[in-house]
Amino acid sequence: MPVTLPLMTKVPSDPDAQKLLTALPSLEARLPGKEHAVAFLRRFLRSKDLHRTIYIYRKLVQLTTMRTSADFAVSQAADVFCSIRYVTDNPLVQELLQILSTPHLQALLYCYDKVTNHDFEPKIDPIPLNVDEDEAAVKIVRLIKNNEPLGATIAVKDDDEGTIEVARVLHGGAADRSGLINVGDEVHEINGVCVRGLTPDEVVDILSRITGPVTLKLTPSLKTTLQGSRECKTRVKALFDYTPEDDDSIPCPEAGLAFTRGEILHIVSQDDSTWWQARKHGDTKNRAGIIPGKQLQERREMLRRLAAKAEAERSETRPISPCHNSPRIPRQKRLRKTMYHAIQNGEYDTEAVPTYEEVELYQVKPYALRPVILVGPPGVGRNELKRRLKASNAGHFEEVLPHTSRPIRPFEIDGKEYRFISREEMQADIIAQRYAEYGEYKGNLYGTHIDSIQAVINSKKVCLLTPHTQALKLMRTSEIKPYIIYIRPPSLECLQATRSVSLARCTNSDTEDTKLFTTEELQDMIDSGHKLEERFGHLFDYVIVNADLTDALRELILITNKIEREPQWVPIGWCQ
Ligand SMILES: Nc1ncnc2c1ncn2[C@@H]1O[C@H](COP(=O)(O)OP(=O)(O)OP(=O)(O)O)[C@@H](O)[C@H]1O
Repeated sequence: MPVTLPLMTKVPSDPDAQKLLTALPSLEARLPGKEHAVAFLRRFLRSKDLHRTIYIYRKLVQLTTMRTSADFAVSQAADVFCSIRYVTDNPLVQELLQILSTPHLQALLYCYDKVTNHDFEPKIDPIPLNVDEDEAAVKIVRLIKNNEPLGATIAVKDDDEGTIEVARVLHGGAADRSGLINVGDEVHEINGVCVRGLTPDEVVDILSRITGPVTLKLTPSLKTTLQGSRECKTRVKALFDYTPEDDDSIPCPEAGLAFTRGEILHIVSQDDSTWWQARKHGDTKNRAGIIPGKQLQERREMLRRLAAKAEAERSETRPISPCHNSPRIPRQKRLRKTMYHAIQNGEYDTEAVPTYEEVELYQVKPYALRPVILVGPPGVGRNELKRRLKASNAGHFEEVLPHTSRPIRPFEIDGKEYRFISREEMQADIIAQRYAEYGEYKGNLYGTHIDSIQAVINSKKVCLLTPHTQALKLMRTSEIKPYIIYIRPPSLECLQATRSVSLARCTNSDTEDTKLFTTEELQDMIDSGHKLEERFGHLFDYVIVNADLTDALRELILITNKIEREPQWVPIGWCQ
């Protein structure tokens, strides 16, 4: 219901409408026969409604265009309040009075006045115009600095004058967001202080002590830099752990990004090949951090390996090969359980240094489920977990039928326990790299054919594999797309406790009999696990510690369920 306030009892005639009225007789003389139209115009120009409308319009224009006084909104609200406070018989007026009295509305109007009058801290002085005429083109950049770092690193330029230049601008940082600071810009002054000849540490010190407005006098870089607008879209999986604080060569540890192996990083800049910029996947923080570039990391890791090798050669009293499982368990003894070892095939490229692996997001395909590979040191429980996982969902998981060149025995059926083929046929496919792993036992070849893995995938079942770790490299292809789970042994105390309760049998024996694990064998399992992780850890998608068997199985069921439902990061090229 409209409220009539006692504010507009008499509306003054509008002067412009009056002028039109006085001009009407001359118009009438020039338009013979249009008396009715002119009479209508006269009535219209005299009507109170027109004058009121023009009056309101003029007031509104005045309100929106007038320069506001310091407390314009606040005082206007106070005026309105005073004008209507005695109108007690109208509930709407009462409501308006109540609204105008609320602290929130008053605070809002107060803020409105402050903002429209530009009355806020810190005040930025106008940009000085007293720049030397012969000075190279400079840009004056004004930023308000809070506790957030500027998000740029600086370096001394390779000239004789000790010029400081911007070495990198961190993506998403304050400098980047301003869009005003670019790589290669020379820094001359910070808040009027000349920085030429200072060390980067001294400049950083000046900057870190400033809060509030920072004025930077810069010479713009001559290089066309698009850094602020370009963001490279590379996604990588980190294959090593990184802690910037432990890195002596990082240009600015505070700007570094710590990560652990397996984390997905979004590489946002590779402009500097030595130090990349990255963000962690899922990290909502704006600013990117510095990480070592691939080549730098490879060089450093190679140097570390050379140093380790030299150290090992010096202490030749303890010669342990990195892939040697245990000096106490002879290698042949293990043949009994696994039948063969994939040592010739899938040999790991010891020269490759794991740094970053480019990845892409793989969408689940229900018609081609990813095979699950369980790896770990001998005796850790891979086969036990595989058996239990299979039993947990009958018909959903399937193992691969191995091929062998062994002659078929009476009562054996081809395709039940093994696929029996000739030695020549098997050798030809081994040469053609169609075996994910193979080995020889008592003069016969045994192996896992890639076509057999493919057959399980095509049957829409989840293929379960427990290959030798050496075979991983050949199995980890876009053709098979395996999900690799490492089964890690728990602590020695936990192994002793859990394995003695279950009367766990050590199957690495050269006789048909199995026996209980000795403490020495359990310690070997842990040591062997460490070596596997050091050497192949970058290939693992997930790690399960097999302490309590029920817990480990529950975790295995959860993760195998998850990979059938949720997208996963896979090496680039696997999604085609
Ligand atoms: N979490 C556990 N707690 C107790 N016993 C376990 C656990 N996991 C496995 N075991 C037992 O340990 C023994 C070895 O397990 P399993 O045969 O599965 O090892 P593996 O990793 O397949 O190694 P290998 O290939 O040498 O046999 C088995 O007797 C198994 O029942």
